[in-house]
Amino acid sequence: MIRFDHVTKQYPGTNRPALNSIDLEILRGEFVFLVGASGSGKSSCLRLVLKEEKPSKGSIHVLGQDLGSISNRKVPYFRRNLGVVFQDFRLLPNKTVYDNVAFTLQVIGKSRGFIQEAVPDTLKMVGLDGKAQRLPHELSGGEQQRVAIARAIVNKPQILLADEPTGNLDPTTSAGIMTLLDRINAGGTTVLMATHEAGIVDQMQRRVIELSAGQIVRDERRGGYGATSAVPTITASSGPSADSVPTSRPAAAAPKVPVEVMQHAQPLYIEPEVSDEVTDAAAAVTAAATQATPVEQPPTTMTRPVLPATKHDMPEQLTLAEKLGLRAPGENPHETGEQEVGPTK
Ligand SMILES: Nc1ncnc2c1ncn2[C@@H]1O[C@H](COP(=O)(O)OP(=O)(O)OP(=O)(O)O)[C@@H](O)[C@H]1O
Repeated sequence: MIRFDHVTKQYPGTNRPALNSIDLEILRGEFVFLVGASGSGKSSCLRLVLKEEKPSKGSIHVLGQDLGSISNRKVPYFRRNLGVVFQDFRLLPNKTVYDNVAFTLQVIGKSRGFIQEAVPDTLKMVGLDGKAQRLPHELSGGEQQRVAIARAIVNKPQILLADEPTGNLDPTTSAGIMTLLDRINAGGTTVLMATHEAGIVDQMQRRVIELSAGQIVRDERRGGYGATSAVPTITASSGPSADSVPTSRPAAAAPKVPVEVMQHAQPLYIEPEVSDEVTDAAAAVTAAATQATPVEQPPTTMTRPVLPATKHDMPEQLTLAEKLGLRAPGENPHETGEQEVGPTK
């Protein structure tokens, strides 16, 4: 489903690769945590899967496609199979909850009838029934993240990428968000999540891939967080003496979600009830949105040859549709009212 073969990523102006000859295979239906100190390469890994960045060396296959052979024009079509959730939510601040979720479907040309069914159903699934007409600033952080998750799954992606999705949330809300991601995964969606949250990783006991200085140092089928929060920050610094220069990046965030909070996490999603037509419908949407598929077994061995590197090439200013990969950079927006986006708050 996701395969890295000898992937090296070195950003321009740096003297050390952010990812150094990574070999990795993630199978359909897996839930994988990417852990490691700040700067170890987690976000780079996710950006490569999204084809937001190109590897300097090596090849990446996602959903059976060699990303190197997908033209820029076809990237938006490729990304329609992927949902993405970020730490800072990235909602459109002047659009309602409904419109934020509908936006994804509008951009890819879904019919109004389809949107009118899919959006309320997905909002119900993430527990935001009744808040469709709110603006993002009228929601709590956890609710905003649920809107972002609804937006990510409304198009039924096969893969959900999450980059520190609980990073801006309190422990209880974080635990609730994890119950939602867990439920989405249980429906068959492959989830790849970068996190610094030891409590979450320790409690969920899923596959854990640990990065250190751009290399995989641990790949456990059912792992805990390990000692990564104690590992010093890694920087792909520039300049000849960069290795000895102190980093300006912050150290890895202190984990804040205790295992007890995870154990008492309240589900945020709608559980189906036999006699309730509304929740039955929600469950159907959940199943459809997450496309149940059998879970394959992950591989047990890896090899890591060393390769050098080149450049990265994405434009700095992108519209939301472009950032979500729904439209090629520079392609004409239609009537969906695109705008530049940053953190929601
Ligand atoms: N666009 C870029 N240009 C130059 N260097 C970059 C760029 N993006 C990331 N890096 C460097 O690549 C390395 C890996 O960064 P990355 O963001 O992948 O780490 P991370 O593990 O996600 O960190 P964090 O936990 O802080 O989010 C870091 O040293 C970072 O400074």
